[in-house]
Amino acid sequence: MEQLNVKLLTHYTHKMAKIEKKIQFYRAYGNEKYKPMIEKLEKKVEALNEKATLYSGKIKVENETKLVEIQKRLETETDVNRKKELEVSLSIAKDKEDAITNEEHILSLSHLSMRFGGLKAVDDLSFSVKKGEIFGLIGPNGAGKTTVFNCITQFYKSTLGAVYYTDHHGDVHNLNDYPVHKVIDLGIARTFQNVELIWELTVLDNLLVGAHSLFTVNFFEQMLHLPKLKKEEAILRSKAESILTSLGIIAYKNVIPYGLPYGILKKIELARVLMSDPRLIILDEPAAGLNDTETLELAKTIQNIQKTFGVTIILVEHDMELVMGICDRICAMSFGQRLAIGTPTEIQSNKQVQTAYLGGE
Ligand SMILES: Nc1ncnc2c1ncn2[C@@H]1O[C@H](COP(=O)(O)OP(=O)(O)OP(=O)(O)O)[C@@H](O)[C@H]1O
Repeated sequence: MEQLNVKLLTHYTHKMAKIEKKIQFYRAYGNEKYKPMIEKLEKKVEALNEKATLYSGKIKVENETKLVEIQKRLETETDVNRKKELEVSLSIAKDKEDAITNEEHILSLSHLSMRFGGLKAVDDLSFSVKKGEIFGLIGPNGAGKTTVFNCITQFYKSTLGAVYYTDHHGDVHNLNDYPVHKVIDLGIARTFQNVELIWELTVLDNLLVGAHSLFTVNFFEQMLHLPKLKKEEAILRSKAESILTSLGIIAYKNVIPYGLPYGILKKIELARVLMSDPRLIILDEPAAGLNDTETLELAKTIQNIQKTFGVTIILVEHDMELVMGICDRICAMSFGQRLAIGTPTEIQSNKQVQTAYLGGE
């Protein structure tokens, strides 16, 4: 039953996301004649949201029942290993309840573990990220940071644990229930360690390609080059221009990115990410390959993105100055486990962190 309710919630959420994209386009058309269409679609979203809320509620009740059941089983369980397993299940269910009731959080990792054969790359990791904050994940090489990102975005399916994400309607999803290509529909976008642009296309076209999932026109409408396609292209073009302007790189709009300074390429990549209207952006080593001036500039850009677009940002970074300078909170990892979590000041003064990451300085 639990799986059925989860499936129905994911189904209605996906449908809502599609219609919401359509509404955005019709609004951007700025034409009065689309007003009734927008109203009709908004009513559809409302109806779908009611269904999503209904199934969210059922999932919540099921979780509460599960909590009571596990607690009862724990009272009578005598096997030590089984008891440990039950304690983890209880804690995962409690984290789910917390994700549902605590409106402050956008993402909660609960007992996340990822094994590669005998290697525990992520080992029983739990932490929560607050809406609107810049959250840093630090740790030495091989600590498991990128694996955490891959588990959040479902590039890897974790061996154990849950990744709870609260969408803009307030519904809580375990991202493990989503295939990798549907995670973006929930408003989660990421960048990788290397800049990945299409070098033959202009900066603007790179942004438009990145936005292909936003088109509401179907394959046949695209093939026939219907006016609707042209309209949507024009809307996306103007959106891309406004993002490039706010990141201070509009001058590069018609330039082929090949050969541009790395700092500019990083900004173009961030601009492309913003095209999908993310609520949560995951940045994997954004400062890698940048010089000091470019890193400083990147720090400003990340802060600007957080403020202007009202997004939550999680980043993995080795550049401690950048991390300490822009993060609201930081989680320090070691050998796949959580070592400490807190504000930059708390992390800097944490003895274990000093020893493990900052070389005792
Ligand atoms: N696909 C994989 N198959 C096998 N082992 C892997 C895989 N991905 C990561 N690992 C291993 O998991 C551990 C954690 O790797 P991960 O890349 O997550 O660390 P990291 O903290 O991001 O390191 P870095 O700072 O160097 O990027 C490493 O020992 C790595 O070799």
